[in-house]
Amino acid sequence: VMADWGKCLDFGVSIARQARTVVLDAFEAQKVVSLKTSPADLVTETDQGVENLLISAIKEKYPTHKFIGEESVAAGASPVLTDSPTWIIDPIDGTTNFVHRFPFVAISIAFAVNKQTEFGIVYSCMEDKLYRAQRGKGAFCNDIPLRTSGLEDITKALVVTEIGTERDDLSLSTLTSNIYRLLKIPIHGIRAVGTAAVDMCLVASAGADAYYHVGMHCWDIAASALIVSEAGGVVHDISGGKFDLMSRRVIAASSRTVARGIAQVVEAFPCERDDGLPDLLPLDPKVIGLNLTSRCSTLVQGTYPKLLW
Ligand SMILES: O=P(O)(O)O[C@H]1[C@H](O)[C@@H](O)[C@H](O)[C@H](O)[C@@H]1O
Ligand SMILES: [Mg+2]
Ligand SMILES: [Mg+2]
Repeated sequence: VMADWGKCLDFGVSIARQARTVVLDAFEAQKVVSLKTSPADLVTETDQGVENLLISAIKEKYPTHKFIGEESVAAGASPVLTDSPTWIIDPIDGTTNFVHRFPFVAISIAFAVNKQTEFGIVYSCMEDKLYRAQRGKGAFCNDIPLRTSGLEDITKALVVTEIGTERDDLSLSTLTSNIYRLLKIPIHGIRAVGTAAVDMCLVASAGADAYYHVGMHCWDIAASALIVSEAGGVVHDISGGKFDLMSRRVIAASSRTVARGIAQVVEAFPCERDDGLPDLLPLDPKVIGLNLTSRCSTLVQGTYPKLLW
């Protein structure tokens, strides 16, 4: 029988609401900003404070549960997802927005058991929009049911993506040529809100038709990937193959057709997986009809082959 994690979800919503008050209070205040992996990868005491608030509240109620938190990982914790009940937390998604007071800042909380996401919560703090989904039970924003646009025709798509924090030539040339190739399809437009979690919730709520990105982390999208799929959307790897939460690549779309259209024109740049495994090509056996016994472990330098189906 499927365990019902509904009470756990309710607890997650209650601590997300508490954390939002901390974010709102800090939003206007003076901030101490530190750098992480690049001059564009910022962190503040509020990121760390909100993560500590969430993790300590959860530990008190569920002492056996495990955590993957963005700022805990930045401080050295290992982001390996086991079968144990695990909370995957991004305390502030959109830290650069937070620092600049660009009013799109989200708290993202996902909960996985046996490596399967059971629920996801994304609280877009300044908008006061609390998105949530429980596996098999639909997706909601402030208790209103969510459905994606269902769009099939990519030439009518409004696509969201992120610029990310990479500033090296390979990442930036791949990222900008992806934008160029998408616009040439043509599509209606491209937007970047500055928080992957909110970008994907826009797909779930039909405000956009697809999101794609290479370089974000599992904590950015674990919650919103479930929210998109529970809203009737599809979530794939950037190649069009099977989505892998730890691979740092994703396409979330209104339909498989739109996802396929994006997979055909965008390329990935190599980036280290969240779980530290050697970079694996997402060779989805059903997609390419191969009987793969061992997952390939060599990182294909440069761009990944197109997996079209
Ligand atoms: O660091 P936070 O938690 O703000 O997450 C953002 C990443 O930093 C960006 O690279 C990425 O592009 C997305 O904007 C993501 O939301
Ligand atoms: Mg984030
Ligand atoms: Mg963050």
